[in-house]
Amino acid sequence: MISAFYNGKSILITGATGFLGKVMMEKLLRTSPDLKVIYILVRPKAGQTLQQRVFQILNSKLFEKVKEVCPKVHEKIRAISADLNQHDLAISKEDMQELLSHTNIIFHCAATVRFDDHLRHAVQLNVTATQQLLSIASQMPKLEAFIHISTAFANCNLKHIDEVIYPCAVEPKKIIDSMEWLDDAIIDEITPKLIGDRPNTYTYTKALGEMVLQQEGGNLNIAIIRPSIVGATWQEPFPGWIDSINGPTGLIVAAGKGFLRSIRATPMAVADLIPVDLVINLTLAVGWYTAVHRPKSTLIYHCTSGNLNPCHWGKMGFQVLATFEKIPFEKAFRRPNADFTTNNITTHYWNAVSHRVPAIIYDVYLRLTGRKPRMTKVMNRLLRTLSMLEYFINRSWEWSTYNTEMLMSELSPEDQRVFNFDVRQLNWLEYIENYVLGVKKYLLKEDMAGIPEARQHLKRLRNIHYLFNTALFLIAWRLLIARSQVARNVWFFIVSFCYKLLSYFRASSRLKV
Ligand SMILES: CCCCCCCCCCCCCCCCCCCCCC(=O)SCCNC(=O)CCNC(=O)[C@H](O)C(C)(C)COP(=O)(O)OP(=O)(O)OC[C@H]1O[C@@H](n2cnc3c(N)ncnc32)[C@H](O)[C@@H]1OP(=O)(O)O
Ligand SMILES: NC(=O)C1=CN([C@@H]2O[C@H](COP(=O)(O)OP(=O)(O)OC[C@H]3O[C@@H](n4cnc5c(N)ncnc54)[C@H](OP(=O)(O)O)[C@@H]3O)[C@@H](O)[C@H]2O)C=CC1
Repeated sequence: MISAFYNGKSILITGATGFLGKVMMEKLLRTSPDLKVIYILVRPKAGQTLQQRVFQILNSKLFEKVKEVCPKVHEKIRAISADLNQHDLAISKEDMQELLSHTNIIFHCAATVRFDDHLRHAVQLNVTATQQLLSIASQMPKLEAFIHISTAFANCNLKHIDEVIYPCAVEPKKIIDSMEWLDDAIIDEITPKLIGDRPNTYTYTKALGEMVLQQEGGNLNIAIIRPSIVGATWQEPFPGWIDSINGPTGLIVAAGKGFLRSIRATPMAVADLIPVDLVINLTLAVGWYTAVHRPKSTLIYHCTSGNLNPCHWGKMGFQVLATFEKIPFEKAFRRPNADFTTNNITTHYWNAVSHRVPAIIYDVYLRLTGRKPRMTKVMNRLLRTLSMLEYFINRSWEWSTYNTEMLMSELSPEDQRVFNFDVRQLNWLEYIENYVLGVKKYLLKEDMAGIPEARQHLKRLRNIHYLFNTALFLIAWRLLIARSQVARNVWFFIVSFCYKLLSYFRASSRLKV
């Protein structure tokens, strides 16, 4: 039913070149190959034209299955040049006309997901662009539904979060206006006051974006999806696909490569991870439901795992490390051996001992061998990233999922199978193993044939580690003996004790003979 609904439709996706957007395009084309067209708003980037960007995406591994059911996949995608930072999204008049007269469904995924973005930029993308898209949508006579991707953390200042829009203290319109005339220095000064008890500009501006939808949605048929931490694919088009370094993925890479050795986290806090294919299945089901059933008010759908099938950071971390044993990453800096710390003192200690000192030693080695030092820079970046993610791994939230469960019960058995978003069926250990494998294959692009060499490399690192520790111990001990009478006495006591023990065993073995 859902697949049939999208056939013949013209669908507009923003953020189609992003992590969620690509999985959405893939699923739409695979399950509804007779859809009319997918318009995607794309900006030229990294020296590539729009066409080159789209070509690269459609020819990636993710789209291999699609081509079996929809060989003319290139013809189904119509890339439209746009920049969500610009007025009217910088869409040309002709393109705008085409969008206005044909679009049936909008999926608004584009956003800045950086936690450290300047408030002006985050407001522009996550609030003003949403406002502009709404205004464009309101001029589309054939529009059936406007689906907005928000985040479950938009209200992370609360502990229990319902499927409702929570107001922010300052109206989004006032924030948008003020960003136009305030200079950067003043914005920097007021940012902490505006974001209040939220941890960053991202969560704050996503909450403002929701308010804009509520206030300026007019008669549009709107729904909001709030996913939690989106991870690699669970099942479709194949397990473990990921190409984004955001969220836990960056830390999995850092741990697997041996950079990350300790992380401040609460092992019993809920790791509210959700596979990207499950998020997309829910989003497409919501698109269908919103267009066909036209609910009276804007429905919000939490796409989270914590209340139906919870997994904790401790369990997740353990399984990640266990997978590294089986499937090591190539060219690791140190053996993967990360651990959780739970308070400030131990965190500072392990950051110094396990992160900063090895980086300095390695940089000295690089200098001595005539190369450019770089490890301290890498470590500083990692520590900064950790400090930004820590907020999310030391707390648990409760999200109610009434609307999501209601929608599940509305689907036919066939739709429940094809657009499965029932997180209760997910086996975490299996999922995490596939996730780590996917990071190695699809993100790091490492060949599985390199695993024996990676194992050898880890063995060498272990031997270097033992050698280094023994040398360090002997040097420290030698220095201590030279300076302290007590240490000297202890040392002589141990040596004479060992000597006596040895003589005793020798004598008793001679007696037996
Ligand atoms: C027992 C112990 C076991 C241990 C095992 C360990 C695992 C188990 C524990 C796991 C705990 C997990 C906790 C997760 C909590 C997530 C909560 C999310 C909640 C909200 C979710 C949402 O609602 S929303 C989406 C989330 N939003 C983000 O999660 C953005 C965050 N992040 C940033 O805000 C910026 O990242 C930040 C940080 C400013 C740095 O910023 P930064 O500037 O220092 O670094 P960048 O990120 O820009 O990039 C750095 C370099 O990676 C390159 N790179 C980029 N993509 C690439 C690609 N695809 N392939 C190759 N390389 C790629 C890039 O090209 C750069 O390289 P280069 O410099 O050489 O060009
Ligand atoms: N990933 C996650 O863990 C979670 C994500 N979400 C939400 O899901 C949505 C998608 O996130 P995700 O796919 O991970 O993010 P990505 O960063 O992977 O993708 C962001 C997309 O937005 C586009 N974009 C950014 N700036 C502009 C611009 N100025 N003009 C045009 N397009 C632009 C990007 O285009 P380009 O390729 O040109 O940069 C890209 O296609 C977001 O709304 C996010 O808030 C919610 C919860 C968790």
